[in-house]
Amino acid sequence: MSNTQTAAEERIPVTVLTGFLGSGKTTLLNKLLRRPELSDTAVIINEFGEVGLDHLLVEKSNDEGMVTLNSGCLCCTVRGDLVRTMSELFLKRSKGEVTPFKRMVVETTGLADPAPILHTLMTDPLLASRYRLDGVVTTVDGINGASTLDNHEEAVKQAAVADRLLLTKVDIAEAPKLAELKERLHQLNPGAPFHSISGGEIDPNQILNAGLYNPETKSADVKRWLHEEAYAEGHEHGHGHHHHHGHDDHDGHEHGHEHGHGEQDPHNPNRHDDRIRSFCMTFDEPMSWSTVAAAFDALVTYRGPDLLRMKGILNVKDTDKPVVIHGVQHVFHPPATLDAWPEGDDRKSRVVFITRDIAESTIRKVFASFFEAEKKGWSQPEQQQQQ
Ligand SMILES: Nc1nc2c(ncn2[C@@H]2O[C@H](COP(=O)(O)OP(=O)(O)OP(=O)(O)O)[C@@H](O)[C@H]2O)c(=O)[nH]1
Repeated sequence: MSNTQTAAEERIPVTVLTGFLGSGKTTLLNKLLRRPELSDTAVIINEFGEVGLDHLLVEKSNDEGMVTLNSGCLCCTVRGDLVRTMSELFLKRSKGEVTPFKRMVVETTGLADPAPILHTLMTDPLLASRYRLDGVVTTVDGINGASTLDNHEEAVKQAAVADRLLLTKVDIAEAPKLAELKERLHQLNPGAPFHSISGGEIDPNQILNAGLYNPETKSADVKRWLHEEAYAEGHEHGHGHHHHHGHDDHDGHEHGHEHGHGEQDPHNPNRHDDRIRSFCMTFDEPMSWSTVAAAFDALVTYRGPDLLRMKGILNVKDTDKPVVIHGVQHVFHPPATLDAWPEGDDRKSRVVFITRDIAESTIRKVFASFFEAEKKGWSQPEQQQQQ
């Protein structure tokens, strides 16, 4: 395990910008790149369907640190290219051949499932030592967003795994439709701060520095990262319907929950987003690391593809230091130990889950069976379940 706090300072934060075709990613990026906060930013853009060069295009006169990947869909075919490009850019930076960029934005094609990109960033040893995932920013089209969510599961996943959600084109969309879409996005991902934007205009500080590491305080900021108060505990559908919580809606509105997450919309019984669950699970007692690891292993083995995102802080037995976990499907970031618990923290373990077709109760049962097995001195949890 490594210490994220010191290592994080030296690694370059990477923002993954995703969102369905035409939802406003490029418009946003163009505006952002004019802002001083992003003056030292390298950008990697994947253009799906472009007639590519024979090989990955890395522009020689690349003062801006801007690279376009032309080799197809970023999510599957160019993961190798992404690793190579990011490594090459880092090398050029070290040699002084490009602006010494301090930040990176990777814009995905609109059709991409962002998960494989996150996997690459989290696990490739070369990248993980040089870069860190700062956050996933997802644009959702204020005009076409609802039908896109209906018809494209990737679009739902893009919104579900976001750390920041941006509803675009609010200048031309109708207010009632926007309100509906906003509520739908909130159901899908209550933990992600939400902003309505037009023409790509937003204060960069609202979308940058979304990761665990807070560069201002130069320390891990668990509360901001987990945003756990957005999820109410103990409800099958993740966020409590009677529990009034302030979704981080910077338009200044609070959301009321008309109907529960997971309930079928009578007009549209097959909505992809009805499959998504988001909830925060809390564990009061310190946990043994081997038990937690085994429980996550079991979850990943049986339901890996449906564990869209997991973020958490654990109180592990025999240590005073909290352990941070972060997973996307079957891939976990190497667990990191923080130097200390945040001041005033109740030191309960808590994990935010965003899942597809997995109820909170199922995950609770898996953990319970492993805790039970630990208590009984580790006979096989599977056998106990069968009894
Ligand atoms: N009126 C209005 N138009 C917008 C806004 N944001 C984007 N657009 C327009 O919507 C179209 C698509 O925007 P892009 O920024 O190219 O979207 P994208 O997500 O990069 O699109 P792809 O690269 O195809 O995935 C363009 O014609 C933009 O000018 C907005 O806030 N308001």
